[in-house]
Amino acid sequence: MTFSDMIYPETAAALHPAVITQDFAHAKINLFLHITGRRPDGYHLLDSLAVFAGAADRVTLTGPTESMSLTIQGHFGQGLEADSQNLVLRAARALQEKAGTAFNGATENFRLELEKNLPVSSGIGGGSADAAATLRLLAQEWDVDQAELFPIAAKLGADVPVCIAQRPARMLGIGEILAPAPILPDAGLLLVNPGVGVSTPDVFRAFASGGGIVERPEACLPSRWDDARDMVSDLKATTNDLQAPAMSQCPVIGTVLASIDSLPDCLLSRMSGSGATCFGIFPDPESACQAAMLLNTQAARLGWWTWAGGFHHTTAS
Ligand SMILES: C[C@@](CO)(OP(=O)(O)O)[C@H](O)COP(=O)(O)OP(=O)(O)OC[C@H]1O[C@@H](n2ccc(N)nc2=O)[C@H](O)[C@@H]1O
Ligand SMILES: Nc1ncnc2c1ncn2[C@@H]1O[C@H](COP(=O)(O)OP(=O)(O)O)[C@@H](O)[C@H]1O
Repeated sequence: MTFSDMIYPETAAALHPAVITQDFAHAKINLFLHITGRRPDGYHLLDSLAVFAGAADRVTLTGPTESMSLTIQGHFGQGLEADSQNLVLRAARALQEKAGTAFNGATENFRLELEKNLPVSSGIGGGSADAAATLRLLAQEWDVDQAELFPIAAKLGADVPVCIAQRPARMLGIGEILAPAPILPDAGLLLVNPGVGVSTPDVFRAFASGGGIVERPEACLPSRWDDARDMVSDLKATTNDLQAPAMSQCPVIGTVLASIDSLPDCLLSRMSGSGATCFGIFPDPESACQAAMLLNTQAARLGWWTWAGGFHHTTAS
């Protein structure tokens, strides 16, 4: 605050309006993930059912300020640099560039704050969700249509487009093609991460060198599931093709899956994305929370992160 700001606080407020908006960046869960091909650039083609959990990071926007800046708080904030490579700042700069030239010319800077509650490099797309939340917040400030965000999102990472709407979607291509997903039941979800970061490129490499693509019929899904058991019965005909390669790099994933499986009422345990976070599906959010309480002593002893609850959204719109 300057000397004149202290004497004329109303003028200071008018000169430095403090916009405060925030948005949640929800964890993406791949209920199944089939690898169906490979592009000439080496990226793998996927068929995956992506859904979102209640667990989330939070992005807050304040400003306008003199320069674009980022601060990070939260349990998983340590070890994550608030530098120009952070996906929050990369998203802000990418949209600022586009807004400045193509949309309406608005290019103010903002102070961005990230509350990092989701484990990093863990198969639940936390960084992608943060980037998408930043794009949504800035699009609101700069009057950019949500539809304009998708090409910018796709350049930031394969998982960013699905994180824009944070709703259930079938991910095709490398994640840039989003197709309708079934309406989800009010199922329970338990997330468990063993505290070991897994590198996405390494897991894709391990997949490619360990046998590669399996020919199989395309997964056929209904338009809705009314009950968690119906959903699980269809999911059991699918798999996560990255689970075995990730386990070969990080064997504790097998221990996590066995622990989830042994909990009362667990209907399915599986790994999300390229790992190492695993999820359990339960009949409802209450049974997932009760299961988490049974696991929490062991989890705390081993340094595992857990979260229990339900889906963020159950419908595509
Ligand atoms: C596997 C998935 C499934 O949802 O999730 P996560 O495990 O990351 O959560 C995603 O496809 C990950 O998306 P994302 O984490 O954004 O990956 P990117 O940064 O775009 O890519 C990192 C690297 O992974 C490999 N990669 C990624 C996506 C893909 N379809 N094929 C690939 O081969 C490439 O080597 C690429 O350089
Ligand atoms: N805001 C962010 N949150 C998490 N990771 C980030 C962020 N910005 C950059 N990264 C980098 O992106 C990579 C993937 O992070 P993340 O999205 O957490 O992985 P995953 O999709 O496997 O859960 C990591 O190498 C991490 O260092």
